[in-house]
Amino acid sequence: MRIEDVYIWDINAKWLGITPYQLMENAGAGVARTIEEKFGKGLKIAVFSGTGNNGGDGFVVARHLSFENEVTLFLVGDEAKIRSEEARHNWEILKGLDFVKIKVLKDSAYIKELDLSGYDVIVDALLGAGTKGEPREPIRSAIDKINEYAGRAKIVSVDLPSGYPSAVRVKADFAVTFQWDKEEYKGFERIIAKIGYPKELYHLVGPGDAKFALRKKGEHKGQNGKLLVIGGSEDYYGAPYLASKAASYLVDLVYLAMPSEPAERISDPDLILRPIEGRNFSPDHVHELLSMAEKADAVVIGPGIGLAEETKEFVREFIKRCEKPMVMDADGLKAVAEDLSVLDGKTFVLTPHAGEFGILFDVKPEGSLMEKAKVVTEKAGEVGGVILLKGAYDIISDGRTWKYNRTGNRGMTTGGTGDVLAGLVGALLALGNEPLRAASVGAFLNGLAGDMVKEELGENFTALEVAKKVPHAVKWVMEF
Ligand SMILES: NC(=O)C1=CN([C@@H]2O[C@H](COP(=O)(O)OP(=O)(O)OC[C@H]3O[C@@H](n4cnc5c(N)ncnc54)[C@H](O)[C@@H]3O)[C@@H](O)[C@H]2O)[C@@H](O)CC1
Ligand SMILES: [K+]
Repeated sequence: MRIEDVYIWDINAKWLGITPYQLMENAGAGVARTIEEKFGKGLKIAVFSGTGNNGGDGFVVARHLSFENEVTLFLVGDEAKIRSEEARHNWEILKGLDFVKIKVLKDSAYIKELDLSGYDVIVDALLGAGTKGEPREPIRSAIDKINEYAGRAKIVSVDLPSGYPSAVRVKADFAVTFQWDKEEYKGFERIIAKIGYPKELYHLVGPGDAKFALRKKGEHKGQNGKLLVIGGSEDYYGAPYLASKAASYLVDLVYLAMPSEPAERISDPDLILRPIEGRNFSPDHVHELLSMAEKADAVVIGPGIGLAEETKEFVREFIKRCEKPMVMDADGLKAVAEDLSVLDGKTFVLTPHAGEFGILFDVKPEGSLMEKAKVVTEKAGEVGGVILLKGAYDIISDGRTWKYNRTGNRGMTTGGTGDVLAGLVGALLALGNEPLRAASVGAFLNGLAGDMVKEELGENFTALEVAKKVPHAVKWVMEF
């Protein structure tokens, strides 16, 4: 596990209603349990807490251990600096107890004189994952003091040895770290305590994923993504328009390439229209579209493109020769279904609903979420790209792992919401996200925008309303 994953999962856990209070309680309880399992009971224990949440975990450890041990809590720093609600809450509880001794240490000189002989266990909850740079006073003196007793008392660190990764750190016998071993934690012994994160975190897409995917990449126009949308035909112009409109809220530039006749019906200053000669796309256009794709970071191909033979040929030829990440949707998928080998070596997302999935792979994803996910994963592995299977729960896989999304509502069966989705996924690719994340977050945002529209209008709305809600959905995510 990387710290980046944990950052995402923390946000998603909050979204699932798991509170920081619960996590802190479980963290502290996990450390206390580990200590009693290893060293027994009836011990004399010193807990050193800082004023951050690592220290908050320490307050909980002290309370749990106080039941059958003799505990002294040393707060290193100013009580007024205990900021988070949950740490403060646990501090107040501790202050109300008679059987836990509390000493507040603000002065480094005083810490240097401290005598810890007689303590069997020292718990180090001074600094955790929020550490910035080398430890400063008075924490630094407390670290030195604890280290004087290395070998004499057992030293147990909460999450990580305080000071880590700097060389000035607690010489812990081991650290109790939470739920996952992190790749970044090296050079000290670790015991993992689970703190109540559910399995959903591995699979469910949430605001954490979205927040991560939507971070701005640069200050200048064009640095935050350029997308090319290829779609439309003599029969359709709405679909590529919806895809482009939705995308335009996420990226700096959207080029919309469509046949000139339907293109005449569109006037939208947010899009850069690129009319193509003729009624439909045909192989004659491949060269022109490839040079447009050169200027973009990603491509969406398929919305409203139609099923004329020459158009299907165009789609396959374009995909074969395009080196940019691509989203293939709608009629574009049907063109691809006739020759899956065009996907070889490409970076892409396919966005089929169940029917299109059947046309692509001759198998219908059926049964439970797990059963469907298994089929999607298998097929994604076979084609060597990402598949986003649209449904009440969207299922997304890159062939190795899978995700699911449950934002969205019945109102979204209205025509065009799939085009909005394709545009969002394309935009997220253009922002530089890997295809699995682009597809997952696209599904999440599309559903979230739909849920926001539903809240205002009920279940009877149109896809354009969903597209126009995208900035609100993004704002909600960024403020979550
Ligand atoms: N979901 C979560 O995020 C969970 C976090 N938990 C605990 O929360 C910890 C992270 O808490 P915080 O983000 O509050 O961070 P920390 O408790 O690691 O430290 C932050 C505090 O230390 C100070 N500080 C930072 N660098 C310093 C330095 N070099 N010298 C002196 N002081 C310094 C900061 O001003 C701040 O007051 C984790 O390590 C873990 O113990 C657990 O409660 C479990 C759940
Ligand atoms: K620590």
